[in-house]
Amino acid sequence: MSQGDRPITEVAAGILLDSEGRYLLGQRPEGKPYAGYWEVPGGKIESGESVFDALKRELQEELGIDIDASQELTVLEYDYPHAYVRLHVSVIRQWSGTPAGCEGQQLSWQLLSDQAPSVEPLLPAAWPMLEKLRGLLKT
Ligand SMILES: Nc1nc2c([nH]c(=O)n2[C@@H]2O[C@H](COP(=O)(O)OP(=O)(O)OP(=O)(O)O)[C@@H](O)[C@H]2O)c(=O)[nH]1
Repeated sequence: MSQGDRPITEVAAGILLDSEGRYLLGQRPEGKPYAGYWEVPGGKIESGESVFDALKRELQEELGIDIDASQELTVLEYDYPHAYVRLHVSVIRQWSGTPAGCEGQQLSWQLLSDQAPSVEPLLPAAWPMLEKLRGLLKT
């Protein structure tokens, strides 16, 4: 699929949310676009994968955890210089294992009640995901 003449990169992102209202951010490793920026864990959906399949695989690869279920939160599109991305964002409240930076990335738990994360910079498309999540939890 394409947006004008730009191909669309389909991405699955998963917000891990714990019972104390904290969510997890990871720092993009060297060698990727926006290295050093903080993001919600996830990655590109491969051909033939569902959003959930991709999320499960990415969270295993990046964090070493296993998920059995997720809740769809929103779909966002963002036009970066390096790619036009469509982000399928889900919330995960239960997982097995303890999240670790399996690709050498730093991790940081953040309080959703804080207006802004204590780490920066954040990938531009991560902000609207957090706003959506705050909206969902208010209702
Ligand atoms: N995982 C993740 N990706 C995001 C977020 N926000 C956002 O714009 N993106 C964009 O979505 C795309 C995800 O690609 P990625 O580089 O993380 O995917 P990947 O791990 O499969 O990458 P690779 O195939 O280069 O190893 C990037 O273009 C990234 O800039 C976010 O919060 N989390």
